[in-house]
Amino acid sequence: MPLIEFAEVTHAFGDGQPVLKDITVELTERRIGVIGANGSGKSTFVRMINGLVIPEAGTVRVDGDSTANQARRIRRKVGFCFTNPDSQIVMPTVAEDVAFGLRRLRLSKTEVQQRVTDVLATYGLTELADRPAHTLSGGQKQLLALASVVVTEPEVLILDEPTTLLDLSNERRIRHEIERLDLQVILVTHHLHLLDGFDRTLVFDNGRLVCDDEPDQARAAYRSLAS
Ligand SMILES: Nc1ncnc2c1ncn2[C@@H]1O[C@H](COP(=O)(O)OP(=O)(O)OP(=O)(O)O)[C@@H](O)[C@H]1O
Repeated sequence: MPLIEFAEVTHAFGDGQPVLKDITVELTERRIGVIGANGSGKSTFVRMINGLVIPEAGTVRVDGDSTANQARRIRRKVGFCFTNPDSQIVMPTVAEDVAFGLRRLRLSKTEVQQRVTDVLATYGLTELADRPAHTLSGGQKQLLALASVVVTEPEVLILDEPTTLLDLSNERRIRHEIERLDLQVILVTHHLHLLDGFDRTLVFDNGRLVCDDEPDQARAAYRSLAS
């Protein structure tokens, strides 16, 4: 599991107010939750892990590599699943979209087919394999976006609100998958029950990391902020 380190990270977009303020943290646990109010900086924080946002001040390192100049290397280890699946779906059909992420791994055609078949089955997408991806429902797209990242077998999986569009049974499916995956998971969510059994949860408030604890304590801190 790679070592993710934030050192004195502060960030503002353009000339605006800082959206992250003086964040120093090491992310070493296998299941880490990130919670907090809308606009508190959660997405910006996790986007920094694979260099989608480069901090204005301070550094973010993954296994010693800075995101400021080694983002490509880092992205091979860190998979990212966006809140809005449309921003991630790139190929015409569901199966092609899943296979797309595997191109750079230089697998044989048989291996690609096997991995695609397996992941589509895991995420309940087998029947939709040949469907144009844009005709999927919002929830089906969210499952596809997740399948397309998981199939690349990253060492770290960042999930930015991956269940917002899912019905109860698919949310359960994703929860079960998150438990099962043999990799580090960093999950941003407003669905606080998804953090049951997690090792650690970070609470953001107005750009600051205000609580860093086990899920129960962190959820209580977040609730008290919102009351
Ligand atoms: N690309 C950007 N340009 C300008 N401002 C941005 C950009 N991305 C985020 N922000 C601002 O940064 C702040 C933090 O946003 P962020 O998306 O990190 O919050 P969040 O905690 O993930 O919120 P939510 O729960 O609503 O998804 C917000 O005020 C947002 O408007």
